[in-house]
Amino acid sequence: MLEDGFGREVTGVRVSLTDRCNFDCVYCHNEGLGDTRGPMAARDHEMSADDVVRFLDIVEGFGVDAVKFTGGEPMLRDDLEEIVRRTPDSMEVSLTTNGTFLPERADALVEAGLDRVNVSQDALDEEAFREVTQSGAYGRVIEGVKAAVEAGLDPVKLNMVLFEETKGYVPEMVDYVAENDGLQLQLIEFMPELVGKPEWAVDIDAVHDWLAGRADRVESREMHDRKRYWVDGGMIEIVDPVGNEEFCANCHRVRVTHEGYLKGCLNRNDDLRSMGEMTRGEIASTFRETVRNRVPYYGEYMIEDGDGGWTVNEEYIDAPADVPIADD
Ligand SMILES: Nc1nc2c(ncn2[C@@H]2O[C@H](COP(=O)(O)OP(=O)(O)OP(=O)(O)O)[C@@H](O)[C@H]2O)c(=O)[nH]1
Ligand SMILES: C[S@@+](CC[C@H](N)C(=O)[O-])C[C@H]1O[C@@H](n2cnc3c(N)ncnc32)[C@H](O)[C@@H]1O
Ligand code: SF4
Ligand code: SF4
Repeated sequence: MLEDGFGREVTGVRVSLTDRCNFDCVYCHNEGLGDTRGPMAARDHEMSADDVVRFLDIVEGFGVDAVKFTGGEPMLRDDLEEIVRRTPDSMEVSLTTNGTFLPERADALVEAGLDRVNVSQDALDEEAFREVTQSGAYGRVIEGVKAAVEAGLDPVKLNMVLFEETKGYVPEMVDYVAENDGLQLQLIEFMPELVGKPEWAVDIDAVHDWLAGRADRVESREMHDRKRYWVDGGMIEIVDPVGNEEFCANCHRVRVTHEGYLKGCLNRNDDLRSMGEMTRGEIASTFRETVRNRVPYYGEYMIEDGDGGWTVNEEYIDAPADVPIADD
């Protein structure tokens, strides 16, 4: 197992398979890579299935035991089933998707070896859903979640981004997962770092307090020190990275962009390392280097400025980049 300079072991990788998407959610950070809009056709610069599988084989050798496929919308990749099938057996394979393509493909993904799925669902109302995702596919998403549960992927986690526009829907979403078997809820604090709009932020502590008041049981997950609240039999997990040093101190995943760049932190694009035309040995050393250079974002890369805000630690300003930054 590789460990970074802050004692954080890297146990998982998060692979973005494309930056394309059939939605245009108003809050989207696209895993740190910019706009998702544009042509839906597959693009040449996306990592091939062979490249993805080769990378996974290599990091399996470093003890990485979990992979998350994400995007953009990873289900726009026609070869997703092939990638899942060829993922090393020792790894837990999970997927984060907007759910629209699950009705036809949930069974095939399970057959290929998918273990878990998270589906983005920000509201239980078609109109509200349209506002947030700029898409009329609400019915497809509901069908997709159902297909995933029926295919044996339960519990399916519903990902809901918590910001001004969605905060009013939290109580009904909590009741929804409590009342429906096979569903869990993940409330993701809106992250303004890559998309601006700090005014959309909600008071996440107030949400913790509200859930704590209703919960029969509260647990802490090792990853990110995330809290899980059990309310009337339903599980609600909070993902609250913004300004949270504990969250970053417990971050165990390296990311890979759709173009095959290694990336140590979601919020940074100044530490990208290309795996381009590399040999297996070169990829292994680049992975080691990415891990060695990982830095907790909050608390180290960003430090408190004394006024309740965060500022870049001078140590990292104009630090020489050893590789060119991907242009997309
Ligand atoms: N800043 C930051 N945000 C994260 C991180 N991990 C997850 N998130 C946020 O949470 C969103 C949803 O995460 P998912 O891809 O569904 O998966 P997850 O919750 O990280 O993982 P599982 O609970 O194991 O399925 C991500 O797209 C990010 O917005 C992280 O390491 N750092
Ligand atoms: C970038 S999407 C990629 C996978 C897939 N397209 C989906 O929507 O599930 C991954 C997750 O990031 C979340 N997300 C996107 N932008 C965000 C932001 N600014 N703050 C918090 N979460 C965000 C989405 O809600 C989604 O659950
Ligand atoms: S579905 Fe996912 S990738 Fe697409 S715009 Fe929404 S959050 Fe972004
Ligand atoms: S260091 Fe913090 S912000 Fe960066 S990926 Fe890890 S948890 Fe997210």
